[in-house]
Amino acid sequence: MRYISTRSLPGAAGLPFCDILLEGLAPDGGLYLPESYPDLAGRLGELREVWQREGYAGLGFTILREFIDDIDDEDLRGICTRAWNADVFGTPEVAPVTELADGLHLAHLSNGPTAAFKDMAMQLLGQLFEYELERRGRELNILGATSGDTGSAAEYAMRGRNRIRVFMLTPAGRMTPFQQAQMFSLDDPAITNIAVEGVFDDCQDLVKAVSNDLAFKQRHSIGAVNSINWARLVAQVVYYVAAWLQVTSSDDEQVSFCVPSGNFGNICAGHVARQMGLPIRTLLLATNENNVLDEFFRTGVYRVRSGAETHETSSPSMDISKASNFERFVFDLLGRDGERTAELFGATLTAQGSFDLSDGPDFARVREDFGFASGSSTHADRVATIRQVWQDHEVMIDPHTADGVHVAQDFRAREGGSEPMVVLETALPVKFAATIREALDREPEVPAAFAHLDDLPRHVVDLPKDVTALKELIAKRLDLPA
Ligand SMILES: Cc1ncc(COP(=O)(O)O)c(C=O)c1O
Ligand SMILES: N[C@@H](CCOP(=O)(O)O)C(=O)O
Repeated sequence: MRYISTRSLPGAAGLPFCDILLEGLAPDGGLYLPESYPDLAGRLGELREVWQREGYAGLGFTILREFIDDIDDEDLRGICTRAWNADVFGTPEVAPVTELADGLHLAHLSNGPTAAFKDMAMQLLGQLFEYELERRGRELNILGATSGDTGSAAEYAMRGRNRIRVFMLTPAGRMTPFQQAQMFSLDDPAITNIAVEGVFDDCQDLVKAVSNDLAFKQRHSIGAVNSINWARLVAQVVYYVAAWLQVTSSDDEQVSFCVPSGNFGNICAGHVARQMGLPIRTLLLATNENNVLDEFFRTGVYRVRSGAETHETSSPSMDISKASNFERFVFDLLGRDGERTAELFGATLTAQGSFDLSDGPDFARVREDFGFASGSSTHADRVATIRQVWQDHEVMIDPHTADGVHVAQDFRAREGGSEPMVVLETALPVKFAATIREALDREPEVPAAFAHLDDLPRHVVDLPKDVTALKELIAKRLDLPA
């Protein structure tokens, strides 16, 4: 399998998986995707047998080997087994699915080391990076941006690994006290937490600006752990298949997924799974008040928002107004036209801050051919949903998962549909205690591993929203010239 950029010209030569793993963002500013999607449609029975016989890691290996042909099978199987097991994720299923009521299910993706779905992919990335860096005798300095969960998942997955350092940008003051404590309490010379004056999108813009300086990137061995890195997405494809297998008993059964969305990484993995032939009926995207993506799926207009227009909400990890991975979907939607994608996400967005696909034939295909629908929630919706799910089912969900449950219930009430609807749980309530208190008048359970976080000293550096200052900081820490 070879990989091309969403901004590449026809006939561009593809790169192997391990090259793009270390590269992160493509040199032309685009995002990598496989030249074509492998076809799983005729192999669902085989996947069901693998799931029953070998569990999550075996299923993961079977899917990943379709995308990765530059790691040999035995090594790749070992990587999957070390990443996805009951010791790391707490249950033999790794990502179990439970039914809330009447065909509405929750996929539990947050039982990993940092209590968010990011662990599902990040644990694999830690293994892949270490393997490939060892093989090449190289080092990698990961530069990432987080709105609260990617950062800690990356740091917990990378710490203690040879040849890897992490520089993680956070939007100053915008993460919950728990999210801050979880990241900033890490005391490790290989980890630098950086609080940027701005919102998540500013942090992500800085990451892209540094990555687009190809000389700096090469000189400082800069890599990526955000979902701009294809490896994050391919890892997430696995739990769509695992969830589908858990709620179906035959290969022709369709399932819909509702996905709380911000940077469009999680649902983009669902799109890839659907393109591979997994019987997904609807991919239902849920946003909070930062509803850029919901607006696109309702109207065909993609209009990014400034930091000042980005609301600070009670599902803060989704306070994102420029969704990186959306470019991957648009590339597919436009028939993989790299030139047009480059123009839309380059010149057009820079000049106008928006683009409009509502007029052409492409937008109609969003629902009909690609299965997308969307909705959004308000703070009041999330609080009411957390309360309702607790009262009706004695299940405590976090505000992001509540975004998903709210949108899923609303969609089912409006459109019906007899297929199971799986809402992807994206974090545990412990990360968002204030909203849980407001909804339920009680504290979320604090897993033992996090009991003393608050008492630990914090390690974080303040930085203005300035790419030169960031490059200087990285160079200084690495003891290299900027
Ligand atoms: C808890 C939580 N829910 C949902 C999301 C949205 O996921 P994505 O950015 O992949 O769309 C994120 C991060 O973005 C998150 O941390
Ligand atoms: N919600 C994320 C931000 C998006 O990050 P990505 O790594 O999934 O692109 C976070 O919690 O940091």
